[in-house]
Amino acid sequence: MPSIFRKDLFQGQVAIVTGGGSGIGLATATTLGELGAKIAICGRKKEKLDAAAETLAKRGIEVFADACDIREMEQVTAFVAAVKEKLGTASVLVNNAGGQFPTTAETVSARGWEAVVRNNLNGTFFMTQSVANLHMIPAKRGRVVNVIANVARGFPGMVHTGAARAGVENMTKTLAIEWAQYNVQVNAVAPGVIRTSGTDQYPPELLELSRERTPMKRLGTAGEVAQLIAYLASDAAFFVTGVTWYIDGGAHLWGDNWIIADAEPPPPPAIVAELAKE
Ligand SMILES: CCC/C=C/C(=O)SCCNC(=O)CCNC(=O)[C@H](O)C(C)(C)COP(=O)([O-])OP(=O)([O-])OC[C@H]1O[C@@H](n2cnc3c(N)ncnc32)[C@H](O)[C@@H]1OP(=O)([O-])[O-]
Ligand SMILES: NC(=O)C1=CN([C@@H]2O[C@H](COP(=O)(O)OP(=O)(O)OC[C@H]3O[C@@H](n4cnc5c(N)ncnc54)[C@H](OP(=O)(O)O)[C@@H]3O)[C@@H](O)[C@H]2O)C=CC1
Repeated sequence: MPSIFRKDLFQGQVAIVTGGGSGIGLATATTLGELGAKIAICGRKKEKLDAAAETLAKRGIEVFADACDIREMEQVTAFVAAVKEKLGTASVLVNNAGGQFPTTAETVSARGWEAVVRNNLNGTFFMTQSVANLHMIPAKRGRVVNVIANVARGFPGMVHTGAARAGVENMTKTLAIEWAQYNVQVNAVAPGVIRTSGTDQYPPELLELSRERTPMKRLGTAGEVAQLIAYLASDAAFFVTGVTWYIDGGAHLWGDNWIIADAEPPPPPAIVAELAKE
């Protein structure tokens, strides 16, 4: 997707994109890199990262890629230090790594719940704290963009990720306030359903349902999300902090992503039926 931004917008800056090996993360890394930033990407799978790094390098982008599971604080600390050594001080962090699986609330196992909360909430905090302490706070300059999800009306069908992303949304507000003094702005982006390698793993009928239930009647693209992230990471957004930006074709206002059980609700208690007669 061609960028609407000036070619040298991020010249001389270093941007870290977690989960930059695929999907929205790779699109964001490409966008920021083509606008002049040096790019650091991480993910759990080294082969995927190597392929992404090759793609970025072919576009003339200076890139550092290394395996790092954001759930493991030691790996995060090592990655964040390596970025400083290889590329310099980072002024942009895009917390994009994450994911979950569809489940009902009553059947999710304790391990499944923990896996998703650790991935999306703990991992995002570990990375943010580490980058802020080593890069942004000492330099008194930073932009953090957290990729969450459309959790405005809860997240039926994925209770674990809904809770974790709501946690990140709240964290976004807290850090925006605490770190304003350091010139570190913190915002979140909430994509609706976006066509990526991630959603390709979901049943096609679920994606088609999401398309139908989106007011704009289409799925989004990773490139569109990347443009919004680039804006929030840029100086044009200097006075913007603590805000969640929806990019979802209106889906946070109307429609549902997943069909919930279509069972009859139980009858109301007698007192409610009595009151209804009055
Ligand atoms: C509308 C919005 C659309 C959003 C789209 C996107 O986000 S696109 C992006 C989409 N991209 C992604 O989501 C990719 C990123 N997602 C992932 O890497 C993983 O799904 C994970 C990090 C959430 C868990 O990984 P991990 O390595 O930590 O997991 P583990 O192997 O150690 O298992 C721990 C427990 O988790 C459970 N469990 C795990 N998987 C499934 C499943 N498929 N099915 C059922 N259950 C599953 C299982 O219960 C197990 O407990 P058990 O049975 O032992 O008691
Ligand atoms: N596509 C969509 O419709 C929506 C996506 N999102 C969110 O946007 C983000 C990007 O998703 P998308 O591009 O669609 O899907 P992808 O599955 O392509 O991207 C997820 C990326 O995160 C990385 N990742 C996952 N867990 C970890 C971890 N513990 N440590 C490091 N890296 C990790 C993955 O790499 P690896 O497997 O190598 O670790 C992968 O590159 C995710 O957080 C997703 O949940 C939110 C709403 C909607």
